[in-house]
Amino acid sequence: MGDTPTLWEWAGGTAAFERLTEAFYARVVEDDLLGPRFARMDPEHARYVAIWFAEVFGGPTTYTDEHGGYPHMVAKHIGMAITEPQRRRWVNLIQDAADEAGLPADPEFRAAFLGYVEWGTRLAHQNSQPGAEVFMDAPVPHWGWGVAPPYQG
Ligand code: HEM
Repeated sequence: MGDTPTLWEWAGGTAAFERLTEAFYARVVEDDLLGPRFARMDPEHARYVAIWFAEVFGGPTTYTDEHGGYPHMVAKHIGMAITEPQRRRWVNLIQDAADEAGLPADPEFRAAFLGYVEWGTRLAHQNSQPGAEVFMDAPVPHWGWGVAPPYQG
């Protein structure tokens, strides 16, 4: 199992996550539920989220080294009061974007990818509620294949 690629490698590296977040935020800004939330987003936002994903999925630790790491990401969501329909739309649109960006479509990759997206969006939803007790001092999570490593023949 020593030669099992990371999810980052399997996806095609950071460039693949940059394609993903470009496609995702193009959809987000046009979306009725999410668009208003992102109306004033930083023009670099898609790139920041791409380097976040890259780090989560086993790529370079650039978000931690150069962009404030986990506390910076969590702080961005505090007080936002994300609703469940908004969270679910985020999940739906990132999957549409994964198709558009040509991320691997094999069952193992998509199961692991969606597992992280479910986990991450549910945490963002919880942490964004007014008065939420938010745990700030954590590392960027490292997501793996779980029970189903990639099928390599
Ligand atoms: C897996 C789930 C999620 C991930 C990985 C994620 C990732 C991030 C990251 C890394 C940032 C900070 C970007 C920076 O460094 O400047 C951020 C900001 C933000 N996130 Fe999330 N997020 C998630 C879920 C959500 C959800 C569900 C919503 C709302 C429906 C949301 C709304 C926002 C907004 C509005 C910002 C600030 C954008 C700006 O003004 O630049 N996020 N997110």
